[in-house]
Amino acid sequence: MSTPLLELRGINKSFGPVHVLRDVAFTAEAGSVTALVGDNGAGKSTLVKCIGGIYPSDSGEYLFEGKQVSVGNPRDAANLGVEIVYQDLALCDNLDIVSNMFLGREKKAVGGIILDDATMEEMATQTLASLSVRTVKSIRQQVASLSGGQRQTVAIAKAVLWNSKLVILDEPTAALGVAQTAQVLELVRRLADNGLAVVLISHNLNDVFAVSDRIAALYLGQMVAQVNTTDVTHSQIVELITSGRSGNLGLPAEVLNGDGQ
Ligand SMILES: Nc1ncnc2c1ncn2[C@@H]1O[C@H](COP(=O)(O)OP(=O)(O)OP(=O)(O)O)[C@@H](O)[C@H]1O
Repeated sequence: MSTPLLELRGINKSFGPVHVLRDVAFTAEAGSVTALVGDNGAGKSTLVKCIGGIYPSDSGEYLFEGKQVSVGNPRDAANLGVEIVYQDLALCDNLDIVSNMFLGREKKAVGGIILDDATMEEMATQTLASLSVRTVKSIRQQVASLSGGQRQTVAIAKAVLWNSKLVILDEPTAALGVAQTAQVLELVRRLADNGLAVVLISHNLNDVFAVSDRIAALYLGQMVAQVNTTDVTHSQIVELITSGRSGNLGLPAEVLNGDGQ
C-alpha cells in the first residue's frame, strides 16, 4: 500500500474531564474521498479540528506524506496544504467571488500597496476551470446573489486555490436540494480525481456511498472501522454508527482496517 497523505496514530483529545477522542487512528489518501461518519457527538468535528490545528491533540502522532509533523495551530496545517471548508462556509455576502477567494490572503501588485486584481482574477478563473465549474456566471458576482450550491462551490474553490493537498468538507450538501447536491458531489469527486485527498463529513449515507472510496466510522470517540466503501453495505455502516459494532456483520479484520482490497 502506498504511504497515505495523512496518517494519525493514537490521537487523544479531552476537554477537561470529557475524553472526546480515544486513541484514534485515521488515514486519508491522495486521489481518494474518505467519508468520516458517526452519530451526533461521536467526535467528527473534534477530529477534524485536530487535523486542522484548531485543537492540538493531547497525544498521538500526526504524519503527513510519511513524515511526523507537529501541527499546533491552523497556520501549521495550512502550510502543509490542509484546508477545511466549514458548514457555515465563512463567505462574505457583500464581496464578490474573487474577493472571497482571496480574503485575508490578497495578492498585492509590485510595491505592495495596490491589490493585484488581474492576477487574482486569473487565478480564480483557472481554479474554477480546473474544477470544471460552469455554474458561476461571473467571478465578479456578489456572493449574496449565489445559490446554496454555488456558495459551496466558491468555498471549495477557495480551499483548493492554495495548492492544498488535503481538503476537509464538513457536511457540504446539508442545506442543498437534489440537483445542487448532485453538482456538489460531482465537484467532490473531481477534487479527488485531480489528486487531492478529500475528507467528507456527512450524515447522509446516500452521499457517502455515492462519492466515497473509503469510510471511517467514529463511535463515542473511537474509530471503529476504516473500510473500503465497496466492501460494506448501508446497513453495516448504520450498525457501526449506532452501536460501534460490526459484531455479527461478518466483516473480517482486514476489511475493518481498510486493507481488504
Ligand atoms: N470545546 C468543547 N468543550 C467541551 N466539550 C466539547 C467541545 N467540543 C466538543 N465537545 C464534546 O465532544 C463530543 C464530540 O463533539 P463533536 O462536535 O466533535 O462531535 P460530532 O461527531 O462532530 O457531532 P455532530 O455530528 O453533532 O456535529 C461531544 O460530546 C461534545 O459535547
